Amino acid sequence: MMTFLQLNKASIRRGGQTILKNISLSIGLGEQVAVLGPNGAGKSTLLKMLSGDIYPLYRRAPAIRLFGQERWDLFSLRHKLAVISGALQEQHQQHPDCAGLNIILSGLFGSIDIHENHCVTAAQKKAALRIARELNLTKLVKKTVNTFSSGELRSFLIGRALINEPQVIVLDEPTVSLDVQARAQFLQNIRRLAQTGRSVILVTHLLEEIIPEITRVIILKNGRIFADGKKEKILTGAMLSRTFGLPLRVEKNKGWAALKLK
Ligand SMILES: Nc1ncnc2c1ncn2[C@@H]1O[C@H](COP(=O)(O)OP(=O)(O)OP(=O)(O)O)[C@@H](O)[C@H]1O
Repeated sequence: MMTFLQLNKASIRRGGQTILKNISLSIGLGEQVAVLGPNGAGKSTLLKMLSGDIYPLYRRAPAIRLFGQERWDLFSLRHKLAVISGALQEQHQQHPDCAGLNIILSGLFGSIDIHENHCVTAAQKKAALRIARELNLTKLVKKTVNTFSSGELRSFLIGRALINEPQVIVLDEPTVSLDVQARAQFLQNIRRLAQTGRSVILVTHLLEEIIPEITRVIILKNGRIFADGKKEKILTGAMLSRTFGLPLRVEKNKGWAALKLK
């Protein structure tokens, strides 16, 4: 299997603190992985490293390879790897007049909204409309950001990612603030992506977001890998009680899991 991410004793220091400590990890292309951990564990920092936004400390042997490469240019990386985060959603909320279809198309340019200098071809527009249809967004393509619910906007952000046909989609706590119905719809869309062979990497502290297609779970705690393995082995009451430091149990139902206080 080709690897998407290879970390070899990667460390990140910020503000005088070591936030990630000697992380070694390999994720194959096509693997579906959840990264779980308590607040402050280093999940967002790991995400920034695997999306190419921050580099680990220099070592003689490369500490990070993405798609087998030590160095990359962010623009071409964005076409292979899409990140959907709360920050991206907030950026869009500052552009209330941006139309749904333009959110999808803007992924081609790495911009927010489409501007005069962007040249969108008929084929690109057709592709964006097809993606909107697949995500059940056709009725909303002409509507603007200020009329969207959080769930609708987040689904458009998936569309924005898909226009580049990325091999890997990274999601950062994607269903926070979504209501039950919006969450179900969003997770359904993510499941469909996972079923088409793309890698879905989900960073979260909510077990309820872990779609059945995810087969591997990595637990981060205090900047280190606390556990890494098959989902069935990792998502147990004993393991998660040790992770979060209180007595917990896991309820499993048809491939989904929920965390409960004991
Ligand atoms: N730029 C920075 N400068 C200094 N410290 C930082 C910086 N970014 C993060 N940290 C610290 O690093 C630790 C890990 O932060 P990170 O945001 O990666 O955790 P997280 O697991 O994503 O947490 P959460 O679940 O709360 O989002 C925290 O203690 C945080 O305060």
